[in-house]
Amino acid sequence: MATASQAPLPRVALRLYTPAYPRCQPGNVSQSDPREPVTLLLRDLRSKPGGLPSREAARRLEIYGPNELRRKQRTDWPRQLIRQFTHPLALLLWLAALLAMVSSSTELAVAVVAVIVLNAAFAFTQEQQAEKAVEALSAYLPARATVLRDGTRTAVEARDLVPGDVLVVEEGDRVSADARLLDGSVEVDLSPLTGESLPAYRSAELKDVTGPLLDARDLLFSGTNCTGGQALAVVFATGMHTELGKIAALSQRVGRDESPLEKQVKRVAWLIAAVAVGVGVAFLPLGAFVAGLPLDDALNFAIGLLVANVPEGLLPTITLALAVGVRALARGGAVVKRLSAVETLGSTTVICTDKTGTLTRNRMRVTRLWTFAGELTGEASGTPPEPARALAEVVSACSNAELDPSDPGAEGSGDQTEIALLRAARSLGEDVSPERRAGHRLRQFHFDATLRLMSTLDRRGDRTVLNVKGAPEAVLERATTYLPGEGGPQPLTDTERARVTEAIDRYAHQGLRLLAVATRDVTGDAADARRDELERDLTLIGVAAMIDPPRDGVPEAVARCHSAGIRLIMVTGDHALTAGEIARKIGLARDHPTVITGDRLAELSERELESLLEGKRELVFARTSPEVKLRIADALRAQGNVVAMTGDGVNDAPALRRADIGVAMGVTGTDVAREASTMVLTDDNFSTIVTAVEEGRRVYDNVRKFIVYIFAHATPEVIPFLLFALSGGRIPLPLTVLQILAIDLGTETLPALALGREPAEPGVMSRPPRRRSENVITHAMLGRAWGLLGGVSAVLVLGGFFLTLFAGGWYFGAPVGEGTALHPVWQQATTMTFLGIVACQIGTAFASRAQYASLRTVGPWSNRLLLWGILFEVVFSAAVVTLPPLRAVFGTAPPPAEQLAMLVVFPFVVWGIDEWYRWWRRARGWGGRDVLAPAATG
Ligand SMILES: Nc1ncnc2c1ncn2[C@@H]1O[C@H](COP(=O)(O)OP(=O)(O)OP(=O)(O)O)[C@@H](O)[C@H]1O
Repeated sequence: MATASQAPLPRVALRLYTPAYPRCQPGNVSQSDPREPVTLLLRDLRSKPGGLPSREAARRLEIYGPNELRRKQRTDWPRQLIRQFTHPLALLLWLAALLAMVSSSTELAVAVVAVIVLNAAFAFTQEQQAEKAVEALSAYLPARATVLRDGTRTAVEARDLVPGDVLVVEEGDRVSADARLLDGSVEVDLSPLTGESLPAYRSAELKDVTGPLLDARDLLFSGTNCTGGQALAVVFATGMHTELGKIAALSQRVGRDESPLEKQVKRVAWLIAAVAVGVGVAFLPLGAFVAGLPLDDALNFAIGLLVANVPEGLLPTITLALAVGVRALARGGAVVKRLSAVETLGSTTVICTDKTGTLTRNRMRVTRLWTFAGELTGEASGTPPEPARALAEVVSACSNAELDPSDPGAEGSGDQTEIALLRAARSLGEDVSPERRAGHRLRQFHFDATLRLMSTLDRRGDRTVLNVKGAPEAVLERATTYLPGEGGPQPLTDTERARVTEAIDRYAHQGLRLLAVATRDVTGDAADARRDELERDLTLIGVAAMIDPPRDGVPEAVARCHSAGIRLIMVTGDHALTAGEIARKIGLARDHPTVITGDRLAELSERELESLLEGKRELVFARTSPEVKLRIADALRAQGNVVAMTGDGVNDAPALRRADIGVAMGVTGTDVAREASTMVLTDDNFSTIVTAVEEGRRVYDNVRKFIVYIFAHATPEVIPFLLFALSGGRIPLPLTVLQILAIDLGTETLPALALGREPAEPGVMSRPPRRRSENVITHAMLGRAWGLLGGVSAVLVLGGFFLTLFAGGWYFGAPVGEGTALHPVWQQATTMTFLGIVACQIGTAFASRAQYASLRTVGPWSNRLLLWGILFEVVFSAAVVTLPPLRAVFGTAPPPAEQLAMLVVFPFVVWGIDEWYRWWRRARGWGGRDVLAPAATG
């Protein structure tokens, strides 16, 4: 059986469209039977092998609507909202409300229900926002398709496909509509539709008029991927009329899975909830028996403690922070498909990158043409010597790229290497028009990244010629003769081989990309001959050398990787010397790259490969086939690395899936690679990967920052209760339950959210990557939040409380209950505690903005949102203390002015001590590491 890659090229692709065109009538096109004879089908679809005129396509788009899967109207928001009221932590709070009711404290019960409602509303909005942010991503990655419109190949968005369009399907394309093959054959991966993992062969030659539609061997279906070959197919169904639409099995939605970070935080939230319940339950006997509180009151305080410490808002805030990170990444050119990718990016330890187009510009220009008659500078003009003319003829025939005949300066379409070669051929006077090429072509063998060859079988007068281009070694090893300056082919002796090899090495040393060109006269019937039977006994004509300089910004991005402790590995199909030179130019391996060729790699055992990859050495793998990437990804991951791997071809898909972060090229990459990847670069630029890693680190850092912030106030809230209980009630309660709730819900929330939007901390790319196993909450963080920030706050807050009490005439053990003389003083003192905690929160917020750096380098005012959050916090607490209705609810009374003035100092003390702590850590070289969690990387 013929394979797709050996199939003849569909010739109709290049036949020009003839205008006499029947207009489609609404309604009748989509009813055509895809299995009727092609001529009938085309007639029913009112189409032609040359495709539709663009005006007609636009008209049909109006009639049939966009080629999209309409997602079911989202009616699941009520369910999502209900979930906010019924998740386990919310249920815990419901239980607390119920207990409050039972203990006949309606006020508290109402307050707890308010907490639940507010939290649910908050979490719901955050999740909606997160979902929207992630959904908006699909706009960054419009699916594309190539069609024949007005007789020429045109790239369109897949949503613009209409019945009657003629699709050009090539290796790596995703099929975006249901279509009947007109010409050519392809291998398709039907697994997205049928689950069948083996590629299926589909050909215009194979007719199946019975059996299930999905099995028909001349039909292609939306949602499947072409893994080989090339074909033309006429679209007979789009959008919801496709088989995929009918099954509605796939949606284009970006995945929403629970990330490891979210899982970790969930676990921590549960742990803290358990502690909160424990503290609450422990308080009951302490309050009732040790402090002598009435049981109802003790129960109320226990409930207050529980409600205050259950971190119910933590998870949605983290989800939102990740989603906002995803949106920021997309704007920067890196579209990720999973929220979890953001945190994985942050811990990337190795980036394995392609060269062409990622590190280099992929804007190639032929600078040298070497033949046995001498050397020409690229795009030279005038009458060329015979071998150069022959070279131009071969590269013109053996190509699928197109130049714009009307505009010599235009970019051209197709593979950049081929565009560069066509330009060079055109400047030598060669006719490079696709029509001429199509008129001569008999067969095509696609560029094979493993063979590193492409060839076409063409008619030249009454001769049949195989035109070959490919990597010099691949061509040279198949060549037996060469074309001298004059006359016919001569045997390729060692002397001639040495001549050409010397030229190749010289060019490669200059970082030039090289292709050798050869031909062969084929006699006899070549229609069914195998590729390897044809690609031998070649006549070597010469070598084309082209320049593809590094992209702007790449050397800087490489330097950033170095300072961030991220190792780089170049994996390229290019020549070892070329790759080595480009590596040197961009500063990889600090200008001394170790280059390993694919042949050498093939000889290495797994053990040897692992020892090669051990350590931090930066490497260049040259002349590799895509399969090698999988081996490298596996070996690196086995060593505990977090691997980002780039790729663009169909064969790269397994490695992209295996890597922690598969990175596909959005511009030059195939749909298959884009689908297999976790992240798609909309600009194909290596620097964007590094920026994405930085963004990943920033988001992860921010999650840690707000965790520190919201954990810190637990100490000044809990210690007063302990004092009260341990003193047997002789020290009055420094804070009421409702005041605690005012802090947790009123003052804390907005600044916490704002910390999720913190810009990257200076030095975020100067520290080594986080360990894969490192927990989001480390001991050092807890020490800082509960011990340092919380401890200092507790001391200050209690200081304020006692000062107000003593100033008002209180003495140890003096009663402060309602009706006593000291009751107003106690109210002032609890208000002092409340305001003291708020003041300390302000200091904590500024301190939490940096994990390692000083606030000065972060920029004290650089997070506007935080400033607004703090303003809200201040206004809200002022209202609680001054507005009579709120005073009545929260039991507050404004303390005297001189005591209030003291509060101004609190934020500075809290922030100042933390600032000193960070300085102390930096001074000890712990700038990028948690003190208690030193990581070993690489
Ligand atoms: N269209 C083509 N036709 C024939 N030979 C080609 C073509 N494109 C590339 N080659 C040859 O094959 C070699 C390997 O190309 P391949 O596309 O596998 O890797 P690359 O583009 O050089 O690098 P990278 O893997 O970094 O993208 C090239 O150096 C070139 O000699």
